[in-house]
Amino acid sequence: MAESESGATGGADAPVVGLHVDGGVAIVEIDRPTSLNALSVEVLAGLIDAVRAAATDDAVRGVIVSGAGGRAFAAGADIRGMQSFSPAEARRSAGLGHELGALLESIPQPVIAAVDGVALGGGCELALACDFVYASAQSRFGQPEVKLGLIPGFGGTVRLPRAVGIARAKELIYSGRMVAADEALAIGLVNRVLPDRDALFAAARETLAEISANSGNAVALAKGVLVEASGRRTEHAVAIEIDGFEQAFGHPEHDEGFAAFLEKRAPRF
Ligand SMILES: CCCCCCCCCCCCC/C=C/C(=O)SCCNC(=O)CCNC(=O)[C@H](O)C(C)(C)COP(=O)(O)OP(=O)(O)OC[C@H]1O[C@@H](n2cnc3c(N)ncnc32)[C@H](O)[C@@H]1OP(=O)(O)O
Repeated sequence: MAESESGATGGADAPVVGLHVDGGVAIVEIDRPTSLNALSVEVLAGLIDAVRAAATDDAVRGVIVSGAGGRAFAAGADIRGMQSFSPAEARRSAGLGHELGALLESIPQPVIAAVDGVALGGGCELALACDFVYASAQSRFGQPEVKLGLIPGFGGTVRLPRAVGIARAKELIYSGRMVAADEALAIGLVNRVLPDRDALFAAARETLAEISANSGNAVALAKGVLVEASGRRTEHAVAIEIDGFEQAFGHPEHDEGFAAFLEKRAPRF
């Protein structure tokens, strides 16, 4: 399996986003630990470049998004950078976050947010834009924007209710309070909590390996249907699912999957 390393600098000197591919997994890592991986325009641009590169690499079957330093996944959008924003600048910059969120939801590979430390504001929204979240026991999550006189601006008002329900999303967004990893697990914000960073990445890799043993086409179709249908009225959602179901039957991997089962052997996708 190919192994490669690159860094997206977004114009800064040291790379603010790293990309490492090995064993079919692309690790996309925010690398601004002194600012708790705050999301600057350079970081957002670097993340978009890295996710695009991972998505178009045939060797990549899964993506892990993470933050360097062990204290933060991302402590939110860069407050210093936003301080002087005009409303129009804020709208433009939020657009970059939405571009990243849409990209994460549109690439065919599964994306796991591996959170080790704080995921706050735009950082929590970045994790929510991934397919699902694994967290270390020391992690904390929150949407503290109201403490800055803001509201979530990277899709948190859409994705957080989908994850935890509208009532809990209202409580977290109105209060701006942080939730520890165990509470995040209990309310559905994260799928798994692991004791430490090593266990976190091992679990994420293990799940991506489990998924990559399945039909890549079927997983990609399921992702597209789930993203497209989530939050829609049932009849609209079902219609989207029917389209995806029909597409699956037209792909060779459907033939292989069925043949493998009937021949009592492992599928070769
Ligand atoms: C050039 C323009 C760039 C703009 C940004 C991109 C465009 C985005 C625009 C639209 C975005 C909309 C959606 C998102 C909105 C948000 O995310 S709002 C921010 C939400 N996050 C927060 O409010 C968390 C802020 N941080 C904290 O509360 C604390 O840091 C902490 C996490 C509780 C940890 O506290 P503590 O352990 O005491 O450490 P600190 O000393 O506070 O932090 C260490 C250093 O890191 C810096 N830092 C932390 N968070 C941020 C941040 N979000 N932005 C910038 N810098 C941050 C902190 O200032 C410290 O730095 P130094 O003082 O230099 O040591």
